[in-house]
Amino acid sequence: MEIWFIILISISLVFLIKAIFSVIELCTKTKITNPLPPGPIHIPIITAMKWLTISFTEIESILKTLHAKYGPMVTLRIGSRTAIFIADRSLAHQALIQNGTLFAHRPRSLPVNKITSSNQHNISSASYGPTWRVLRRNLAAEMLHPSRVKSFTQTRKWVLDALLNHLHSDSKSNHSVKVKDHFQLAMFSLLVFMCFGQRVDDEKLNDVERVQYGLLLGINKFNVLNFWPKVTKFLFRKRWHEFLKLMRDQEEVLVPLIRERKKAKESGLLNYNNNPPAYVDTLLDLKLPKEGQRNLDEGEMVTLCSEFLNAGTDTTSTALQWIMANLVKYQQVQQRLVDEIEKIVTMKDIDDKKEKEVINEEDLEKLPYLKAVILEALRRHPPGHFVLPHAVSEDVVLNGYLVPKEGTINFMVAEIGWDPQVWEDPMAFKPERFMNEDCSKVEVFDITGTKEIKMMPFGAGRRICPGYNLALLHLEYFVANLVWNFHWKVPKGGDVDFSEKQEFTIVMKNPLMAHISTRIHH
Ligand code: HEM
Repeated sequence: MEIWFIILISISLVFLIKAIFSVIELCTKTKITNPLPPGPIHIPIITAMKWLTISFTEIESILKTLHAKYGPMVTLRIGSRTAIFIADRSLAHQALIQNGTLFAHRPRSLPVNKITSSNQHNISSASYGPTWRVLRRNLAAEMLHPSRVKSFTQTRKWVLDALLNHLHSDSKSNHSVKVKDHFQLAMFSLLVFMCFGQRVDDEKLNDVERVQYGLLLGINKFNVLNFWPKVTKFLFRKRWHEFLKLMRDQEEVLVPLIRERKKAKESGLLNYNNNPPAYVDTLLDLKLPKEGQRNLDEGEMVTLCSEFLNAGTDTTSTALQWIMANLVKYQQVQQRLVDEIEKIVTMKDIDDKKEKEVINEEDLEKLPYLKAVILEALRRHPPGHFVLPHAVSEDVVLNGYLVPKEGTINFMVAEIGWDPQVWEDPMAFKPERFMNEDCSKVEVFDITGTKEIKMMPFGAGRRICPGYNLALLHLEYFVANLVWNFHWKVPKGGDVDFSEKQEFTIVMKNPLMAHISTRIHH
């Protein structure tokens, strides 16, 4: 009896000690006493509202001063949230690559974003977990896999021909051409085809562009509705109704396109021998593992199609405009690109005249200077100056400071790409910096920043842009053909203005106006 009593006591003691140790471990784990990164004084409501009502461009320029004063990590209280800003490439690497899983979360959506993202049911806003994984894997495997990307070659050729024709006819009637609208239309027709599997007529295309841009351009304006929604919905009710109308318009334009495709799929009319599957086809088949294997509802499909269109059009057409602006300004760069293309393009006979073929996608591999031009433009003019806000799964310490679970972490893409410690004369446009010494090939440059982050126009780590290869292909293909077909010059009496303005992306404040003439090849 005694011996059993001793055994029982010993076992209980072991459990008790274990329990005490785990409580101590939990306390030391969760109780982080490090301070938040420094920042300006916070006056409740007043400073929170101030940051909410100014644009990210303004915040960015204020942050430059704050970083000079406080160091590479700065805290601001924006609205009801603690927002940490990181302007240092090594800290970005430490967070996004070395501690990738911890920093791969997204913050809980604020009221406006909750509506636009169907309660975080899209890739960019879903928290790091099973729903995000299934949505991201679907996009990566079904639309962005190299074999699938290749199956849209004909679509790209058709979009390129239309773009060249539009530019040609515009340049006939105007001395200088505003290229922005042409680039946007081209990227929209390409992505709308990839999304809905059909060439929609111009009227429908304009409708899609209108509803998508309406919401994108409203991002700043509707931000204020995220703070104290019950009050701001009343104070800014005109804005609130405008937002709801834009959401309704979007549904009215996108839902019929989704339904059309669904009907065709159900009646077996889709023929994947001629055309590859569209993004919406893959969404119709998708099941959500954490939600009882249910299918996506229509609202969620609208959200995901809208994300696909926004992510793939505005970013790329903005980058295209910055690239062409640099080629207009720096004629020697444009000429060098043309010389490089001349060496690899084959001739064909048309009506006894020798004409050059268009540059096709296989040719792009043989154009290292073209790649350098594109990398340099993405470094110097990244379409997004911040990655999307990240969040951590638990309170963590970075660089001696607390990063709280309930806050957001923002990485400053432009600042990182302009770091004078890495890039000599960082604000100059010098594609050669990406070439080897004899300028015969691009130095191996890892845009994903896995080993070291030197620039991060597509982000880094688990949340890196899944479309970066597609974006690079689009940029290379269009830039090569645009300079091959036309000579791009500054219009008489004009100049290229590199001032920036924040829309959804950081665009040219004064859109590029170019004099375009047909290029004569000898
Ligand atoms: C020049 C063009 C592009 C640029 C500069 C760009 C840049 C970025 C950046 C900076 C992020 C945020 C990364 C982060 O939060 O850490 C992102 C995310 C994303 N991008 Fe892109 N992107 C481009 C084109 C595309 C294309 C063509 C697609 C697809 C069709 C795409 C789809 C996405 C998606 C779905 C996300 C969210 C990823 C996630 O949260 O897991 N992007 N992109």
